[in-house]
Amino acid sequence: MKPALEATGLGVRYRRAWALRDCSLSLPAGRVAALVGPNGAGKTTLMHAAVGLLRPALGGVRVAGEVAFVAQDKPLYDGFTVAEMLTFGRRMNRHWDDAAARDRLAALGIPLDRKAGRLSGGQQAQVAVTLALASRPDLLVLDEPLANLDPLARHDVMRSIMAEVAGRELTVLLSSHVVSDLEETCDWLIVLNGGSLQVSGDIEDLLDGHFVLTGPEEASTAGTHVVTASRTGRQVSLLVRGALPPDPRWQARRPGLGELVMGYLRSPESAALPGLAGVRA
Ligand SMILES: Nc1ncnc2c1ncn2[C@@H]1O[C@H](COP(=O)(O)OP(=O)(O)OP(=O)(O)O)[C@@H](O)[C@H]1O
Repeated sequence: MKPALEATGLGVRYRRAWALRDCSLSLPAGRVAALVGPNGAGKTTLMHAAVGLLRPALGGVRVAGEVAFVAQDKPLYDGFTVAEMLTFGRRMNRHWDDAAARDRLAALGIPLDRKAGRLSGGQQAQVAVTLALASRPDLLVLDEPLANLDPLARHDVMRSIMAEVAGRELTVLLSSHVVSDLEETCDWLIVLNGGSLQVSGDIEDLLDGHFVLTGPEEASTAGTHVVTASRTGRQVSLLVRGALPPDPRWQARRPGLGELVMGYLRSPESAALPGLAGVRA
């Protein structure tokens, strides 16, 4: 099947500074991909390149089908009512699903005659996601859609996105700083750090392919790739990729998603990418 999004040697720079370097990744259709990384990692830049808002200096990024994008800041027009934005959407989009959008807004209790600028931050995020879904995209790109939401609303937004993914062929790429928000819903992970791609892959495969090892610092790590290490006294805790080292002094367990992400972010020179056969440590 054709990937929903494919970047090849993508490089983006703002004036002389590179915001994204040599980024190659392929996101299969039907996935819900979490795009994570520290401030300034290049997440928004990757999304902008994917939706055609900026032109790469090197390489390229291709998207299969229609794309809807919800920007990080002010995704709505403050002076427009929700109903006016629905009308605008209907006129601008060939596949507009007005009934679904109205049902969703009614279920959320968002009044159609309210101006966007008078909605709460959470309601604005919900309206933006609703409008994006109503255009019936093949790829939905959301730049920190959960940033202004309370925990219940974060859960609701993620759940409604999942319902859309289950109902039809939709691929989602969403950025967030809160990995725990993504654990239940995302099945693909992309980690960017300092403008470089560190990780891209199926979350279950990634978690199956890594271990957290705890043991004495003199225990041998032969035969495995250490992603990152931390020390408490004479004990070390390692995130490793690949086979378990044979030294019996290690206690091993599967990492959580947060531990995997933190392990790579702490160690920007490590990468787990397809094509490297998972062997660059
Ligand atoms: N319009 C711009 N002009 C100049 N530099 C920019 C511009 N936009 C982004 N940058 C720089 O490019 C790099 C990547 O920024 P980007 O916004 O893509 O990161 P991000 O991962 O989305 O960060 P955040 O989590 O803070 O939103 C940063 O160093 C940033 O300062």
